[in-house]
Amino acid sequence: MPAPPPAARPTPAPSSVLDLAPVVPVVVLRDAGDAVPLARALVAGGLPAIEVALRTPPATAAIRAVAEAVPGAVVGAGTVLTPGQVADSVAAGARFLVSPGWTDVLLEAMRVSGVPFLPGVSTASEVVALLERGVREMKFFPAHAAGGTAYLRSLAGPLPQARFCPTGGITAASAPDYLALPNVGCVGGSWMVPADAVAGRDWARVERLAREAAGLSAGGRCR
Ligand SMILES: O=C(O)C(=O)C[C@H](O)[C@H](O)COP(=O)(O)O
Repeated sequence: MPAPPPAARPTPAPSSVLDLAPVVPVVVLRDAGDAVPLARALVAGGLPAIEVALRTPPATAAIRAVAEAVPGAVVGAGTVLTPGQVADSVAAGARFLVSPGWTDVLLEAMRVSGVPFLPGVSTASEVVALLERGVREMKFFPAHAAGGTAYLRSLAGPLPQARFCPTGGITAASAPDYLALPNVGCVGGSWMVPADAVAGRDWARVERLAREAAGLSAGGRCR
């Protein structure tokens, strides 16, 4: 009798958001029913780490649906602003947390959540304040508006111990420039999940855009 297939193993818990995948799609969902087909399209295109922004009512249900039904995905919560959202997201199955900014209250909630997290910064002082609190990995938001690659390159001089996931205004054209920086671990963005493609449930287009995005980092990026 042939041996039974090995039991499906869950993807191991990530220890760092920045090392999950070079490109993290930021997803805004209006219908929780779109979450699973959308996540499947992103995973099929080569983008397993998916940030669901807590900006719309179905976000937490969407996180739960993806966590339960898409084993290849590592789903996280974005736009996390309160300790309550931290708790709800992790209970729903979020494997990482991302915030556009931070306070000490939010940081403490993220710290005790047991999952990796990226608090958001956009100035050198905010970076220094996080380093002072023992946090070295952060989101740089809003990346393009706050100074883009030139700003991040400037931070790398005095603050080389900080590593970033720039997000906000990044495109398929600009992502490789961010990914080439020594202090960038990954980039986030919504360009591979355009609102009209999600509204039209055009998952083939999402998969194609995801595949292009996944390929952006394939050319000799050292991490
Ligand atoms: O809601 C949040 O907390 C955010 O994270 C904002 C996101 O970073 C952007 O929505 C993604 O940026 P775009 O690629 O410019 O769409």
